[in-house]
Amino acid sequence: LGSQNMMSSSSSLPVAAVCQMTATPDKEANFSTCTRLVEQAREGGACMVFLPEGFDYIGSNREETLQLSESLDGDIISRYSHLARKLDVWLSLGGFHERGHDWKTDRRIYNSHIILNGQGELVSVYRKAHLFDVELTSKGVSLKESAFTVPGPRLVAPVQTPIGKVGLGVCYDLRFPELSSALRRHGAEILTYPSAFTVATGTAHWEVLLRARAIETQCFVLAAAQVGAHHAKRTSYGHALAVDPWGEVTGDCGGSDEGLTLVQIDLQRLRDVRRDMPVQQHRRDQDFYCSLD
Ligand SMILES: O=C(O)CNC(=O)[C@H](CS)NC(=O)CCC(=O)C(=O)O
Repeated sequence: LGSQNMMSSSSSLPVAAVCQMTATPDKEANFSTCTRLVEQAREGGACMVFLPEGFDYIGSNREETLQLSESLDGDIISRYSHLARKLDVWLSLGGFHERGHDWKTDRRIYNSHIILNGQGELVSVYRKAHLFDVELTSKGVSLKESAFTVPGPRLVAPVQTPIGKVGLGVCYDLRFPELSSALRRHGAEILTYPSAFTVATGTAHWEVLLRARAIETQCFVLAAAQVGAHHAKRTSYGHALAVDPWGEVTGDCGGSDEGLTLVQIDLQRLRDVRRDMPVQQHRRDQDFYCSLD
């Protein structure tokens, strides 16, 4: 019995770090910021660190955003690969501006979420499926992501990591429960939505959506975030969040500063939640939602 207690003691649970930063068009400065966050997370015992969408940069116009983009075998990912290897830490690099496959002819990028393992190897790439083409005139929000980005072609299988099976999304994707439920069906235990939410939509929707995704799928939800002013024309909401499979917020980085929140990933808790309320077994994908009388 004594050893059982030891086994279940919280100190043996894997720890993730969910980060928040203010990226600018200055890639060097952003890399320094992220390096500090990853080091700090490692000192806090994290074995996997989550960085937000636009961790590489947030451009101040379409041309700059395109100009600064790189491919997966470029300098930026190579540097993060060295960092992961040096610190022996897994990295979720959300929202990398990746030059598309037809870059030379169409000058378009993907919004890519990359997973590096503790050896610095690239183990998965998910390309954002839903693009943020939104005009909220009364709220001063106008962004047309499809003007420079091509949508990703397919769903990517959840990745086995030291904290559990991680299902990949990016930012605006979190508004689509079809994606999270598909990831859940394919075995996800943790959903990730690295983000750069606008202040107007973040205030209204951010926490509710993240908690809803956690409650529906009975997954942990980890959402790294951009916060504050990136340049004269763009500010992000912040509140990088960790939510547990019951929907409780277990970490929140607030709405003003860079930083991180450490979260223990207790997969036994996830199994308990799923056992006590087996919504996945109660789902009626086969016989009910697909056709009307
Ligand atoms: O543009 C870049 O460099 C990085 N990409 C982004 O910041 C993306 C596309 S513009 N932002 C969002 O999806 C915000 C979603 C949002 O705010 C909501 O769903 O309410």
